[in-house]
Amino acid sequence: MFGKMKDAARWGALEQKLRRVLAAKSVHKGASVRLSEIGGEERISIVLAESPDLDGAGAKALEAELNEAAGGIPVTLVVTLHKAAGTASEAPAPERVARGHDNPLALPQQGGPANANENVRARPAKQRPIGAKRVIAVASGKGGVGKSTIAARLAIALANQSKGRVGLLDLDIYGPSLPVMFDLEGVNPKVDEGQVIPLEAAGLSLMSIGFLVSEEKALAWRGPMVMGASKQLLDEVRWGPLDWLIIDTPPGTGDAHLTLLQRTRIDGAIIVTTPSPLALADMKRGATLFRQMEVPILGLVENMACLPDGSPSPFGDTLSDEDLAGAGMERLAQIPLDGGVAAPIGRARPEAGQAPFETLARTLSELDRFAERR
Ligand SMILES: Nc1ncnc2c1ncn2[C@@H]1O[C@H](COP(=O)(O)OP(=O)(O)OP(=O)(O)O)[C@@H](O)[C@H]1O
Repeated sequence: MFGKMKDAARWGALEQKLRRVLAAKSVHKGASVRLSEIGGEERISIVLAESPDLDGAGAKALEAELNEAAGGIPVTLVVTLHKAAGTASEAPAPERVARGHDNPLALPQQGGPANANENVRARPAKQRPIGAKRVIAVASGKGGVGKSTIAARLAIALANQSKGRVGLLDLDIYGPSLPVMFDLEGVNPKVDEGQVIPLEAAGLSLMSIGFLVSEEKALAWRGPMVMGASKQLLDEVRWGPLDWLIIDTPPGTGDAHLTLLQRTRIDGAIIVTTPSPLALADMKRGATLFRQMEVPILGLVENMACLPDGSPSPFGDTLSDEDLAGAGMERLAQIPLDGGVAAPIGRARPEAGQAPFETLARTLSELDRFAERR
């Protein structure tokens, strides 16, 4: 709308309009109103200090009003317990989201609501989830390319190779896949003093929104709720010491991605594609947001890249070495289209289809940046 934020005058007018909406509710003091462009999409982030005039329902209504005023640019409202200071492009203050949105998973909080301030963990910006030594995000430019499968089987391969304790976090709020993949549907994790205890299966510690709320309930969530739930999954899971935390990111570049990238220190991202005429564009799209947020791209995994006997994939050609070099990307692995890979993992470690992931895990753990950290 503003043509890569060049039209300062028009943005200035819109910013004033949004500030007037805030002023009408007496919550404008110290508000940060920022326009950012992520993955080619403009969005507005408004950060407010907590105010007695704004409860959870009020914040939701205000966000709807701001969205209307913004004329098509999505607005996300975050209410902090501290003075408003965060912006969309900077790492946020150590806040929790709006009251009413700060605990969408309804975890019993230590000490109850009267002590809400005591629950705020003073987190400097961009930390790894507590206990995790290395954090790897698995991402793609489009959905359905096998991201969750690759994240899960890579995690299993790291555990198989005794590369230490491995956690797998499914951050797909709208379409969690871990419960089905690991045959854990309907199994609920324990909650202790406001922290969720991961489930254990296939030698991994597992956490997914799908273990905590029903899919229908999560589907009804809007921006602030998704951000609140993502924050809880990133901050309030008691992983214990982990050598590797593999994060399965949702498709697209939505609120869960923003939350992840703004507050989590990620050691590297693996981009997944499948052979297709658009694979190069997909790969670049997948990498853009991570690069913008200064997360190192570890490389590309081409899924369904060939048949199990090595013959060409029915989906098309894999990317050429020149394409990869042009995109400044390394190829980490090619995974065949294989019924063994598609088979459910269950609670035990699978053997069928697992071999290429063992190679991928070795490649990953031997990357200089990780080998150094033994
Ligand atoms: N190498 C493979 N060979 C055969 N089937 C595969 C392979 N990789 C993934 N699949 C199958 O493809 C489907 C999509 O995989 P998956 O759910 O992992 O994709 P995703 O990218 O995580 O999807 P979403 O975008 O919905 O999160 C699943 O049915 C999975 O079993």
